[in-house]
Amino acid sequence: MSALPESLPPADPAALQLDRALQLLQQSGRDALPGAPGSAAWLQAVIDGLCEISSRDALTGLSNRRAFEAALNREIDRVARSGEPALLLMLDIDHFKRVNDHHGHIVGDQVIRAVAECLAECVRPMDLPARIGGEEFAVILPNCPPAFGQTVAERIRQRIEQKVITAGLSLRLGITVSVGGAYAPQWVRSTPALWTERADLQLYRAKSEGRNRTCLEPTPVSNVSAEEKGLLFGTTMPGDLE
Ligand SMILES: Nc1nc2c(ncn2[C@@H]2O[C@H](COP(=O)(O)OP(=O)(O)OP(=O)(O)O)[C@@H](O)[C@H]2O)c(=O)[nH]1
Repeated sequence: MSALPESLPPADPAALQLDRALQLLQQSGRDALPGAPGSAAWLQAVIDGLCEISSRDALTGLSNRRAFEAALNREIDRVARSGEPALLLMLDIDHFKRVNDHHGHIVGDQVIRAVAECLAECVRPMDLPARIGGEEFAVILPNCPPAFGQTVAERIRQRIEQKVITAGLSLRLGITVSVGGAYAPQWVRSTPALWTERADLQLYRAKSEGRNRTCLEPTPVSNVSAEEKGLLFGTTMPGDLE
């Protein structure tokens, strides 16, 4: 990230309305700011801290939907330029409503956090796991060879299936997830909507075939839609598809 210009005069922190920003940083444990209040380094740290907060899911610490969508856009650009295979996985906790109904929302939240931990443990540093809805997660896996996709999706599903979640004094819970996945079409500029729709279709298939399973779309190229061909040959504008 580029630093503030050297010539910028120090700001008077009293003249800036930073109370709420500083309070948010403090609440999220990011209040050890470098430099003197008002200095460029200090202001940059405030901005960086706020950017970090706005891209994280507060319950799990994973990337949130906003950060996920930005990463999806970047990945689509990369795949269109490099032709590298990239996989998008969508995950949904099975029968999660029952967990909330039987054990309450606090236990439900613990389950969501446990799933997030499993996800983070199963993927490479270059992958982006995100919580994109209540009990819905997604993972963007750049440069993921087709032969590896099913393996990584199954690894995640099994890790979650094997996890014993403890809550309170004696509650021990097991849960499962359904996983759907789709590759971005290579050498074609797709859209986030089309890519997520494909992965979502596979997730829907995993749910309807009995849950606790992974369904991946058969690998790319032949799956390029009419809209994506339109984007490739310049007959469709990306905005038309949103
Ligand atoms: N504890 C907790 N519950 C949440 C949160 N966000 C959404 N939920 C709950 O998640 C549940 C989702 O239930 P459904 O969409 O019916 O899905 P499901 O029971 O998981 O069933 P299937 O997806 O069909 O297997 C609802 O009861 C929501 O209230 C959250 O942040 N914390």
